Amino acid sequence: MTLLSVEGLGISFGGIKAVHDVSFKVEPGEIVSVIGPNGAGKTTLFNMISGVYRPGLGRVVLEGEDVTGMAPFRLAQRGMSRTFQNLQIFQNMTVLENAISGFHLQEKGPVLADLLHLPSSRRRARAADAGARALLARVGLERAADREAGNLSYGSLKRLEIARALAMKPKVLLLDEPAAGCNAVETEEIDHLIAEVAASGTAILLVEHDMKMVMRISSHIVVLDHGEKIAEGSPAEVSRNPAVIAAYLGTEEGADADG
Ligand SMILES: Nc1ncnc2c1ncn2[C@@H]1O[C@H](COP(=O)(O)OP(=O)(O)OP(=O)(O)O)[C@@H](O)[C@H]1O
Repeated sequence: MTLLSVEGLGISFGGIKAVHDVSFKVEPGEIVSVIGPNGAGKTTLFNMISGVYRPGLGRVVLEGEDVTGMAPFRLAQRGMSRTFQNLQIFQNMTVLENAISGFHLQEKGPVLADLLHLPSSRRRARAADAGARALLARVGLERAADREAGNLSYGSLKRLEIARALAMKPKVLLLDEPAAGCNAVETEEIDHLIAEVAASGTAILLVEHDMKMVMRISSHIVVLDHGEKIAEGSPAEVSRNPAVIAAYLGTEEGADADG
């Protein structure tokens, strides 16, 4: 069974088709990237897949279940987590507390138990603490556990956000521009982390402007232009596709697309 199937997704804003009839599949362990010039519809597509927008047309199917338009926290419970382009980190909390916050989506209605400090709530807290420390080790932040998140470098914040999304043990992880604002060293660290997560079996769906990173790590690339899918294939196939080259020519990203 296909892990994630995007089937004919479309949405219009004020009569303008922001995304039109986009389909593709994502299988376990794959790194699938969505690319395209500015305004191509990448973020809108991502928002439809992750339940932020309800599509006007089409379906999102996760392990055979139609999850179209399902709220993001319900999707997370079913195995689809995401990060955001603008970091969603609690700057005044510690790195560990931020990682622990990722575990709370898994819990249903434990508020009363937590208020009364019942043994079940203490057990859950211990499990979340241990799980969060393991995740921090996985993303290379174990030594920063007790630091205030606001003091981290930008690249570390990005890795913290990925750690938090991993708390839900996602089968598919959606990353919105994970390398945006990162320097070359930080981008490489995120590269390695993404490759490690994919190697563990979690599928990655990525929107990213850094074309060098996309070409390096993707198993599969979907190219959008003016809301439509104009190409799909391996990095080598996509980078020599005339329609893709034409879409990027004359844009600021054109130079990167060649590299
Ligand atoms: N909420 C909205 N209301 C109206 N128009 C929107 C909305 N969101 C996106 N659009 C329009 O839909 C089109 C696709 O935008 P989108 O942000 O998805 O592109 P993108 O490929 O992510 O661009 P970028 O690379 O600049 O982030 C654009 O024409 C944009 O102006």
